[in-house]
Amino acid sequence: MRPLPPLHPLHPAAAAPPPAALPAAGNSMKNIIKIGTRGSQLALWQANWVKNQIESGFPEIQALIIEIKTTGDKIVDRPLAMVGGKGLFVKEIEKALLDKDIDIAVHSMKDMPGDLPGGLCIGAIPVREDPRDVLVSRNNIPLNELPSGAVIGTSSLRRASQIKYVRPDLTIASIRGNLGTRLGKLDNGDFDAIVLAAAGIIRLGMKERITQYLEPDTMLPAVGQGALCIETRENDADIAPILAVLDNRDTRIPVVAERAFLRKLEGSCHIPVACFGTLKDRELILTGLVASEDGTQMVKEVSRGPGASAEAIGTSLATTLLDRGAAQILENL
Ligand SMILES: NCc1[nH]cc(CCC(=O)O)c1CC(=O)O
Repeated sequence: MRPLPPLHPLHPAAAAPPPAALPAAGNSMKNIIKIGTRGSQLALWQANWVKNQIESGFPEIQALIIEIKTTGDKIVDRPLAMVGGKGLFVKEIEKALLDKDIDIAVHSMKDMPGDLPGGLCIGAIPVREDPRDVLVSRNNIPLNELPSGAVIGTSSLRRASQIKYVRPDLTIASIRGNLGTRLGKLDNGDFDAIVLAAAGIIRLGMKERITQYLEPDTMLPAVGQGALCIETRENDADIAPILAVLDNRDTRIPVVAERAFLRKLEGSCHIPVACFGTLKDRELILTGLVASEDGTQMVKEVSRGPGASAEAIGTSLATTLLDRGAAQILENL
């Protein structure tokens, strides 16, 4: 900052007494970056992780966390698929980005719709946490040993249909609320087991609650599960170099493919969709799934190709699924 010229003696502020205390010397010269986030415990953990990454990479930058309440946080009594689904956790935060109230937003990638509003982009995709779903059950009973009729808490069509596919004898019941609320409802006896993303439980330090990791061959993860999304304004030259340090190529390539898959199928929301990619020796292996809600019909395909073609692989996998029965599942809704 350049020193300001002295005020003209007739300026109203010139007569004001000096401030009682100068700002702390360490911070007074720092550039500030404002990070927008939801206020849930997990969202704040994620935003603080990003803050620490930025501040350790750029000692001259101070990151401020700004909490924003979203529609998804206000509606806690109904499954989100009923009230508009994805996007409900991000809209207000995107408005703050466009209004320049914040500089970057940290989201769970899983909560991001396929298309972002004009003027915004994904600035970085940091390293992915465990992408799997997990079962947390009372008395630590794994999925294949739960008694017939046991009540499984999930509001995700994707999880419900895949559970029903392997255990049609179990009962699925809706559950909402943040991680702590859901675990509380399990402990109360409202459910015999619940299905959650490993990433959230691990990030909040509750790994020991996990009964069973559900492998992708029985429970294919949601698009972007376990990954974060750093959203920002397009063409913001001050922010781009900061975000470059957060980006992880081995996460970005699979997630780009998963999101291309999502965009191709998104018109058809409210049906169970899953897609998960991994990189092996620079080759992308992408698995996609579309199912009927009751889990009786399921179309699942695997596609492989160079990581550089991630977007095209995702789109063509979705087309393959539509050709091989997914379109029919959609028609029968
Ligand atoms: N559906 C809400 C949601 N969005 C992101 C996560 C955390 C896991 C992640 O980042 O993928 C969760 C909780 C869950 O699904 O258990």
